[in-house]
Amino acid sequence: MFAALRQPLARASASKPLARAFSAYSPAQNAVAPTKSPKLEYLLLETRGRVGLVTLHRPKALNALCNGLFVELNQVLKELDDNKDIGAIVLTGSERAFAAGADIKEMKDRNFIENYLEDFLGHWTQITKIRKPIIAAVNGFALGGGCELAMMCDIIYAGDKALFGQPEIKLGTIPGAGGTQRLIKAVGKSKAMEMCLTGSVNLTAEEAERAGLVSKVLPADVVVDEAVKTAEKIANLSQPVVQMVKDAINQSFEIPLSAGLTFERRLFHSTFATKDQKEGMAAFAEKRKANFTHN
Ligand SMILES: CCCCCCC/C=C/C(=O)SCCNC(=O)CCNC(=O)[C@H](O)C(C)(C)COP(=O)(O)OP(=O)(O)OC[C@H]1O[C@@H](n2cnc3c(N)ncnc32)[C@H](O)[C@@H]1OP(=O)(O)O
Repeated sequence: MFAALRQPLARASASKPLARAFSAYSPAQNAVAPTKSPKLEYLLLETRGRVGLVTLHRPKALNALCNGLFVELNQVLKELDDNKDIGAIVLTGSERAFAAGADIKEMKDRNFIENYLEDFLGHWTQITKIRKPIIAAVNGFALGGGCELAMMCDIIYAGDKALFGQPEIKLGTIPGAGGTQRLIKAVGKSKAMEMCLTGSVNLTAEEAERAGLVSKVLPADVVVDEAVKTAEKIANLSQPVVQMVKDAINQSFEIPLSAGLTFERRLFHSTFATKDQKEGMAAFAEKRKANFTHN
């Protein structure tokens, strides 16, 4: 049982071929159709201009986040993050489910010692180390780890039928990937407590938008395209400056205000060392569109 759980991790981490397979769908190519790589079991990978579009694809299990899926996700996101032709990423699921949570069947027989010694699901946090902006385009269920995965992204767009919830308590466990930490920052203490303590209070897309968890609600069939449009806009701004913004905003969750303001000011100063700042401000003065070169 546990050998089976560990197997996909061992396969992927030992496998350079997996990385090479992703390169076959090089984001350098424009508008590559959604592709199921023979090496990708749980994801579809597509590029649109400077945007990498990653689709969770485990339809029979409502994109339940099994170990193999997360290993692939980490690998693909790292490849996109390292690719100079990509400036932003969109992560989505299916119309029925962004993700229905961690894979309950896979984890149900695990024990504490194994979890602790192996740092079970510790690799889920790697997505928070991706430097490029990630937009989650959420349709359908975003439950448990699915809601937490969306919250690890930088922006969330929701389809009008999306549903956000943290039902872990009904399984006899607690949210373990940010549900008790990130959710409260997005929706406040009372709503976060209600969601996590009952496990059955879910937020509709509109409620999530009102609460601040989601930045935009859109018809389900356009949410991915709209997320890609926003991602493309971001991807064509100055890459180093975009990453500084992401870095500065994320620091606000980690450090006191005074330190955050100093960090922000230093980054602001440093933008003046970039060609893109010169170009951006010159373009404004000359009443023309800026042409950023990511330098
Ligand atoms: C540092 C990192 C730490 C990480 C810690 C992470 C902690 C996270 C924990 C969790 O996420 S626990 C899981 C939380 N999610 C749930 O409890 C939701 C479970 N699913 C459901 O309640 C329902 O499936 C649904 C979403 C309400 C949909 O119901 P519906 O009746 O429409 O479909 P089903 O027939 O139930 O599902 C279809 C198919 O999908 C399988 N499935 C659904 N969710 C999961 C899941 N989370 N894990 C595994 N499998 C799932 C379901 O079993 C069905 O499959 P079959 O039985 O037909 O083969």
